[in-house]
Amino acid sequence: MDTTDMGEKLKDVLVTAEQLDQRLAEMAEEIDRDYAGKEILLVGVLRGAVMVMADLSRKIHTPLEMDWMAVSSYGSGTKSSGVVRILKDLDQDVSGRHVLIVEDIIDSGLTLSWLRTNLLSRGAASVRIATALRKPAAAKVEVEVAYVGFEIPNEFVVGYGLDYAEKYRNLPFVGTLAPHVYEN
Ligand SMILES: O=P(O)(O)OC[C@H]1O[C@H](OP(=O)(O)OP(=O)(O)O)[C@H](O)[C@@H]1O
Ligand SMILES: Nc1nc2[nH]cnc2c(=O)[nH]1
Ligand SMILES: [Mg+2]
Repeated sequence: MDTTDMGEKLKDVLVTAEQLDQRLAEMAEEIDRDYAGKEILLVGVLRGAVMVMADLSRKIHTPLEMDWMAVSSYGSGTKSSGVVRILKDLDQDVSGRHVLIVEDIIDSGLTLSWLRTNLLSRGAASVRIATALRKPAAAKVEVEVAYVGFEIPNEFVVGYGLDYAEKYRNLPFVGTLAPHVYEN
């Protein structure tokens, strides 16, 4: 799919599929170096992280297992409510595990700050974060993020797992929506 499939709904392409692929390969190399001799429990945050999880995990050579959590702090709007709800919990016990949380985006940081504390309180040996995208301008909470794909401006983005009202998650690139799509 390319931008023309989105017609006038898309404003700009911020990160291309090729850039994502290349940067995730670099992140995987760093992860392999940092976790040498350990086993990783990758925790994907549904639903946005599905694409990053699938692509990043295939580039990591360190032994790993995958689990998933679903949390929600946004509903169907474009602003974080600040209230994080667990919609689906992990299937695995994280105690003593080296957890690497995989995210598509860190915006306010509220979701990850909450999740990190939550997993540490369950006895994880370590909890680190890998995210494809980060919006630094929007940081309301200080969260330490070990692996960041791309720093992006403070605009609402879609694609590569990120939705607007559940659409556009399947775009292979990250783009911004035209304002008329969500300002009504
Ligand atoms: O840093 P924050 O401001 O907390 O925002 C980041 C979170 O928001 C989005 O998920 P969302 O809750 O929209 O659910 P989804 O992954 O199912 O789309 C995104 O996938 C991150 O998980
Ligand atoms: N789709 C989407 N979800 C988000 N959640 C937090 N920030 C964003 C964003 O820019 N786009
Ligand atoms: Mg999400």
